[in-house]
Amino acid sequence: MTQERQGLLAMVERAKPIWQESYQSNFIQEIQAGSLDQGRLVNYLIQDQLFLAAYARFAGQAMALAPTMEDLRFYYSTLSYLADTGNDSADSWQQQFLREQGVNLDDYDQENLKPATKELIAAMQSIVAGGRAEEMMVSLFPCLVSYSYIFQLVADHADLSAENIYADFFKDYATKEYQLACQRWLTYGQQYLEKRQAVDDYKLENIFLRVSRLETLFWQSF
Ligand SMILES: Cc1ncc(C[n+]2csc(CCO)c2C)c(N)n1
Repeated sequence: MTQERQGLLAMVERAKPIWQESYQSNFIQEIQAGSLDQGRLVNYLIQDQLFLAAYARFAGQAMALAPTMEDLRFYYSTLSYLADTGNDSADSWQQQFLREQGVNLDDYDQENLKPATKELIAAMQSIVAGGRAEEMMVSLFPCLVSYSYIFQLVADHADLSAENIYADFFKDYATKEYQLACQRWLTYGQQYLEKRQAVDDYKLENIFLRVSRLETLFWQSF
């Protein structure tokens, strides 16, 4: 008899149709085709950087409340994609590109959030503010893993030989390395929930799916 998946991995399976919708958004499809207007990329990148700043604060709050060293290490490891340590300025390609476009991220704050970004951040804020360790943990996963799922699909479909500048930009999220990081995070999260016997918690799955839907609305807003 095949055993049905449980816990975090089951949540991933149930969220895939939602992530698929993100992949089908005009914005992602235009990245894939290489036809995206640069102005829209700039708008997206500004919102994404504001989101990532919020993500860093969520992870920071989760770390402040983390019961074990291992949990601390987990949250810390999810932050490594905020900056690109592979280049001298330690800026990610996103920050570098924005600077080249004359955008100074210091000029932007919460007031510049678009409604979809605001809702996504607000939902995560309220989960983190609830202070329940499992809920915090689960709420971060759709952000981390959906990017791998979506950009893997983009990489599978994009014509890389045609010098697609966007495919080149986003390839970070389609690397084997990022895929493996996601797998490690998922294994950790899966065991984390099992230890707390929270595997069948309906509430956790609802959080996972809600954040996934808000991410889809985020993609659809560009
Ligand atoms: C709206 C939005 N959702 C998800 C991600 C992906 N993501 C969120 S946190 C993180 C790791 C940071 O080290 C990554 C890759 C994003 N960039 N923007």
